[in-house]
Amino acid sequence: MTAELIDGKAFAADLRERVGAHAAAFAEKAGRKAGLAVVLVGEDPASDVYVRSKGKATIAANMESFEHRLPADTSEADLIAVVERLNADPAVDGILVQLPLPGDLDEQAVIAAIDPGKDVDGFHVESAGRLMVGREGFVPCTPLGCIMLLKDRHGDLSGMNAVVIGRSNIVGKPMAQLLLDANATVTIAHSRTKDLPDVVRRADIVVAAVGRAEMVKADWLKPGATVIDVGINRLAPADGESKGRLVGDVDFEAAKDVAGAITPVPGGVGPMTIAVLLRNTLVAAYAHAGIEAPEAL
Ligand SMILES: Nc1nc(=O)c2c([nH]1)NC[C@@H]1CN(c3ccc(C(=O)N[C@@H](CCC(=O)O)C(=O)O)cc3)C=[N+]21
Repeated sequence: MTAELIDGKAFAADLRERVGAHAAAFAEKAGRKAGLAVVLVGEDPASDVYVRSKGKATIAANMESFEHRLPADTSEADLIAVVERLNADPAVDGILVQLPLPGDLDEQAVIAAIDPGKDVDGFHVESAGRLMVGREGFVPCTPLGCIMLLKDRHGDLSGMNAVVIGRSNIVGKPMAQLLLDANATVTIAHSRTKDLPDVVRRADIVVAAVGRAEMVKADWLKPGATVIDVGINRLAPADGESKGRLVGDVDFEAAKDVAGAITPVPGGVGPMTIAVLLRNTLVAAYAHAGIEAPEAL
């Protein structure tokens, strides 16, 4: 292994600690805790694990956690009614509707119902538009966590060649915008990109967010590149395993001998997502209370 490991788990623990201290100060000043509401529709086991760990992290960071579990056959109107109640609830600063939604619930319609001032996921079109035009607003947690890791490692990203693989609204597109805002030269690659290995080979920074296990190979990487692996893929169980291993979108075992720095899976980007969610929630709380948020947030 020649690459430095980017310890997202440790960085996230640090961020949660800082947010927790500021959240305690917020509660003192505002006379109430910051609150995050999570809405989970249906009973996907992976979503359940995620929602639970987020609830624990919220409480550990001195904030209030509200969980709303709704049956898988909830109608769009009923789900939107829940969101509207949360919009009107002064104890709730942030609202997260866990995606994907089951059945044929229209995700965009549900997200559109969230008050943009409580859109701590940054998924509302208002938040996306603000990011695009450089106005203050909520930035999706995963790409914001990634840019924090990159700035921590490199300081200035000016002029670096960044390749984002994947063009989702949740990761790829906002990631590219954040890299552009940091003055990187940005390429967005995707399933129709020609000669993807050659495109990736030019990158000083590679962000892999395609959702395909170990797709990015070591010989695609420029030696010394910084690799941010957003993928969380569960492999089929090998012999003797009850659960398959979690792997990223990058072939980590081989890539670690070529990259200059790389995030592991697990323990890389995933924990950053939750830490940034708490950070966004506290920023929302300060805004709702009309108190200026500390610079360090
Ligand atoms: N509205 C909405 N917002 C989300 O942010 C959102 C969502 N829906 N739906 C599901 C995905 C997934 N997600 C993860 C966050 C943290 C880890 C995480 O911390 N993973 C750990 C360990 C995972 C494990 O061991 O199973 C790691 O990568 O080290 C994983 C996944 C947020 N999501």
